[in-house]
Amino acid sequence: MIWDVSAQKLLRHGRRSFTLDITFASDARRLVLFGPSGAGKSQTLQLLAGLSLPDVGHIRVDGRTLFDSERGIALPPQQRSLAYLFQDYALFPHLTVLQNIAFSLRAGWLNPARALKHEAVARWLEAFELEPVAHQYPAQLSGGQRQRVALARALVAEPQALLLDEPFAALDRALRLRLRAELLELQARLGMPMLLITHDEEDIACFAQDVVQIREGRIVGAEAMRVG
Ligand SMILES: Nc1ncnc2c1ncn2[C@@H]1O[C@H](COP(=O)(O)OP(=O)(O)OP(=O)(O)O)[C@@H](O)[C@H]1O
Repeated sequence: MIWDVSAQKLLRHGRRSFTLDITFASDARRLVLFGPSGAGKSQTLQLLAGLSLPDVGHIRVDGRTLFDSERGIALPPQQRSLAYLFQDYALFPHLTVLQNIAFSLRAGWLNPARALKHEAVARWLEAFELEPVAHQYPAQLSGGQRQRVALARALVAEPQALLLDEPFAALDRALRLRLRAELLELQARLGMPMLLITHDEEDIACFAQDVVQIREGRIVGAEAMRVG
């Protein structure tokens, strides 16, 4: 099973609370978690990424246990081998395109594998046609280029899977169509499992092999267990 998630978490903020209680399993390499605003999609992605931990449950991706409350396993984010593409891409404004992409590799920047890592950055610059803008800053890029930089930065560390938070929401329609097609092509090329969260039904039509629907912190509908 590629995605095997069963997790409960009580979120509290002052007097407000929100219960996340999600269980789904899917063998789809292109899985969409679909639901309205406030349903708990981002919170679910954060649990997968390890940015927050469930109270109880388990999270397995492609056979690897990332979290299991019964077995006392809770891998930190950097050991999960998952890349997280944030909705606003979260590029560093003071770093160039090249530096943004290389940032994921910074821990080993000065070690003997340096040449190899330069090679990986160069490969992704080329793959996403970013060489002409390698020395520009995010503010000087188009929306599509920004998304490609964010994808390159996510992929350069060779993650096991990619988590995408509403990657097309901020784009105009023409760009959205183009980047959806690019993402499909990328997924086909890499074969990497991808989980995309969205409230846009068009993302389902264009991208999903399988859909998990979420409402008010819970998974609804039989689709949750369908294998794509
Ligand atoms: N610390 C917290 N305490 C209480 N409630 C919280 C906390 N964090 C988030 N929530 C609530 O959890 C719910 C789910 O939030 P989440 O961001 O996951 O929704 P979403 O489906 O991603 O929505 P959107 O598409 O608008 O980003 C929201 O109602 C939010 O207010």
